Amino acid sequence: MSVTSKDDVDGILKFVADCDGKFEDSKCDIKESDLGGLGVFAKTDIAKDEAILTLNKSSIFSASNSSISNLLCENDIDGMLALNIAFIYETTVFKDTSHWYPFLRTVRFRDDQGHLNLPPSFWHANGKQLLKGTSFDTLFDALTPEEEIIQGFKIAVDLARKWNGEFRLEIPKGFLDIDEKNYDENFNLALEKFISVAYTLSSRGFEIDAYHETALVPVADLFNHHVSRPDLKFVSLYDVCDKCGEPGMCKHLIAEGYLEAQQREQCKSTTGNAATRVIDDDLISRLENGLGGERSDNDTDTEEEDNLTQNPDECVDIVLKNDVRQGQEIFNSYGELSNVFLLARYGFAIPGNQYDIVHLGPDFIKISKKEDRHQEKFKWWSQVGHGLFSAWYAQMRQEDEEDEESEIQSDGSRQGVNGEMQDGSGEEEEEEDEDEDEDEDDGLKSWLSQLYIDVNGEPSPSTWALASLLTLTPAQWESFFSQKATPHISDSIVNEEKLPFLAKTGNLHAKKLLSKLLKDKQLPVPIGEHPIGAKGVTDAMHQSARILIQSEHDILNKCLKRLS
Ligand SMILES: C[S@@+](CC[C@H](N)C(=O)[O-])C[C@H]1O[C@@H](n2cnc3c(N)ncnc32)[C@H](O)[C@@H]1O
Repeated sequence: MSVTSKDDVDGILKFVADCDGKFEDSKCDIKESDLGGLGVFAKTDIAKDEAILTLNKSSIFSASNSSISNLLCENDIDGMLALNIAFIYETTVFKDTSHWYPFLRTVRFRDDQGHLNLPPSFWHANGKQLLKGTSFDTLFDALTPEEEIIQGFKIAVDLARKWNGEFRLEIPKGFLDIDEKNYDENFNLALEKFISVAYTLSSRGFEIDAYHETALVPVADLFNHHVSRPDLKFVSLYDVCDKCGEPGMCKHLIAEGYLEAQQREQCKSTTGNAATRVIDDDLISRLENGLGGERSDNDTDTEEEDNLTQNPDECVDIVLKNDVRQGQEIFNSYGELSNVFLLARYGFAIPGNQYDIVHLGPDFIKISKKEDRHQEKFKWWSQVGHGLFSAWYAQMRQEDEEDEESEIQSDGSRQGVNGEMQDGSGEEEEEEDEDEDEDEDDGLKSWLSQLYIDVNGEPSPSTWALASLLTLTPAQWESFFSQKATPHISDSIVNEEKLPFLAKTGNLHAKKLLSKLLKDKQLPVPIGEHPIGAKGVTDAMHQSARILIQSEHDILNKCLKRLS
């Protein structure tokens, strides 16, 4: 859980005002939310389309805006790693001398009891135990520590030492200064803190543009998430120069155009290799000098205008997309995310989350290991069947949708079709890969990942298909193929007209098999309201795990009802 203290609200608002930001505090209140920490509430009715927060991009905190931006850039550090390192330097080395400190000091990565805010992949083993066997564990493998963040920490420690050696830049105390005595212990403590900062920042960051990438945005990061009815949208022009952040023409684009024109000229006049040139400071300053006299008047005009009005392209806005009523909490959306993703990225879960599913991969694997008679069917399904069925199913769905569309059009009663975006989760992209082991691993994951029950308790198409396949009698199984190859079952040729059978959802035998599988499924028992008090397990861990597990139990129960 990453939450802000109410004692920090005035400081945050002062920071925004000092940056000439505009927050509609006559219409919005920042106060404690029932969801935990702070939230933003409507003081009056506010109409749709109103911008309740406008901030110049110069007042958000990104690695590119930070005091060490040049060092990060010189060392090719970008993305979340750059933001983490910049945050650590700003809050431990530069502190009061940093423009950002009054805002950054309000970002807390410990709870009231002093526990670090950690993702489940770095929870104490007792905490992880709470989520064992859930989709969090089996489908997403999200209890395994991510190697990338550990590598990121090592890079940060090395850079801190290098910068200290080269120009005496202080090493951030308690974060990147690892005492050689008790090295392992100190390394682990500092690593945990680094991970906590990374997790906290990623739960509060906004994708700004090609220059700033992910950044912290004061006040914007106080809106809580609503799974189905968010009230606002975050507006920021993404397409800017990735070297300086300018939204329109800038010296880098001019230099790029100049180089391209030069290269075209060279290609015309020579057939040999044209020397490749890069956009460096030297080229830019020569171009600027060349343009100097012409541009200076315009520049002065623009600067004067800038002082009077903010260029909207240089600002981020929070704009309401619904009318909101006095007293209601104003919600953002962090995305259409299941509890697994919410917990892994933001540290909370939502009861009855409409994007939740229950994964059945390990349960089918159990059957395959237990019952020899299914071996051949599993082999065929994992190697060939799943791919064949998925392609056929997708094609069939597309044809159905096209038929529906043409019916609607000829009927004329509705314009267009449902414009919902596919998230692609039903289709697996096939990547060419040299490494066969990796291919096999991906294949295994992809057929297993399609075995789930959705939030309404409906088994996925692949789940029905595999359950139906496993319940075919030996004679039906033989007749499934026009040519069956033994022992290399994957070389067999399928009777294509049999595929629709696998898409049927009411097959009695399949229903029986699924019911048994669900009853045998060993999800953790939902945890009661009271914390168990095991070592390393915080109340927040309990609460998140309880919601996530309860949601999976509810889905299983819905499915069992459907099947009975
Ligand atoms: C961007 S912050 C939102 C403001 C936060 N409440 C605060 O006090 O700073 C994201 C954090 O707020 C909390 N949060 C947001 N939406 C939530 C929700 N629907 N239920 C529970 N916690 C939520 C989580 O701790 C999450 O990591």
